[in-house]
Amino acid sequence: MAPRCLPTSISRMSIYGFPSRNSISHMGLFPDTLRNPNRLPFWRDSSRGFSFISLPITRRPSRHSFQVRSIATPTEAVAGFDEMVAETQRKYYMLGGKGGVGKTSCAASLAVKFANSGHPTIVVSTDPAHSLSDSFAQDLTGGTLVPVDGLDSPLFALEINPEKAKEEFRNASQSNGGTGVKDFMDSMGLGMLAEQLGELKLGELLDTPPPGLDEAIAISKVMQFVEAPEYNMFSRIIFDTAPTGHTLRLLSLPDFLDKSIGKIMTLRKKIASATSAIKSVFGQEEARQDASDKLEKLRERMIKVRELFRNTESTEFIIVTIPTVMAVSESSRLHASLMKESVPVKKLIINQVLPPSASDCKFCAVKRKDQMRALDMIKNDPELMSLTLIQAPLVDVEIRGVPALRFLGDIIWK
Ligand SMILES: Nc1ncnc2c1ncn2[C@@H]1O[C@H](COP(=O)(O)OP(=O)(O)OP(=O)(O)O)[C@@H](O)[C@H]1O
Repeated sequence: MAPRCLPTSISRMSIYGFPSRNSISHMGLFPDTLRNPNRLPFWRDSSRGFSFISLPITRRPSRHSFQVRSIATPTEAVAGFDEMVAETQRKYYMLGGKGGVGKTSCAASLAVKFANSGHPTIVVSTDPAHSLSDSFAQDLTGGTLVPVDGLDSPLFALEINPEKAKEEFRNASQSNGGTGVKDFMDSMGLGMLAEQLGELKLGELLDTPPPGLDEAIAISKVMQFVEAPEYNMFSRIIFDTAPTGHTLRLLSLPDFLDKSIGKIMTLRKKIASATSAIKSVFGQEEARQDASDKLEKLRERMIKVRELFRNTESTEFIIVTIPTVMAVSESSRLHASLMKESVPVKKLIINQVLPPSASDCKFCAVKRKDQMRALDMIKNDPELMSLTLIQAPLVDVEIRGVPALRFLGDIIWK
């Protein structure tokens, strides 16, 4: 039923992958007759589930070649991939947007495309609900860099656990077995000032870290290790970020932390000299100094994250959306917030666009009309109209595995 209902142009689209040299051993050829007997066989990676797939084609291909009859991509503007690839300096790309619009698929497809174009690349997920493993059809959990199979050029992926990062922060705030900021303030001889500083909400900040902090810490951790000499070779770092709300909080966080921790540090420095003699008598000074050093470090790391986001030379934030009123409205708000934070944004990917239907499917026609209205909305939205609008079609199979990501990448990143 499903294929008949889909627009012709989509059902003629081909996604066909061939296994790379190093993964061929466990590949097999399976007929795709379960879904549509007219379709071509697809590769299946028996160790990891489906790897990828094809839709109808004009002639039956040989095992190592195929011909696509038509790929109807409603792309209106091109991403300028040649420019993206030409830059030899290291570049960071952040992909963000509303939940479920295709951020991971777009980030992973960009990573594959960069790697295939000769850029050793790292793709990182800082979204607490990771889906990079699902997208690559490969287990990438474990918090370390994992080489992505099925590519000839180096592509590494990392799902960083923001919960762990948050734990680290909690430990920093509660070192010396204290109960967070209260002890910390007391230890600094600032107990009497704690109330006056109430408006800074430091207790909440340290004992219940604000949303976005986990992701900010995760990003700063990635920055730390990619700056190490052994990672110099990676010229493209792609972040698959958490949905909009998190990103916005993350962006306002460095300022907030900077202000809050900065004030504490200034006060601490003023009073530390007066209290240190007394504290050292009780043997507490060293541990508390350690706690304050950690906070100072955290503050520095947050400032680095903010700088990375705002660096027009090295960074680009790409918004991903789908053509629905809700997603477009959210993208518009996201863009406004990014502008306010001076984050460079040039491109908007409009994902899952239905091409015109050649069938008489009413559902498809109504859905497409709806999408066209949302596209109009984008073109008239003062926040979004100036961006390069890149359309990507809705395909009738899940974007999963390197060949599928390569296929999607070739559509989006031109
Ligand atoms: N152009 C497309 N055509 C068909 N399916 C797509 C397309 N883009 C993404 N998908 C599918 O939509 C689902 C969600 O995509 P993805 O995980 O990339 O979104 P996300 O924005 O990262 O989600 P989350 O916010 O939950 O992390 C996946 O099943 C993916 O395969």
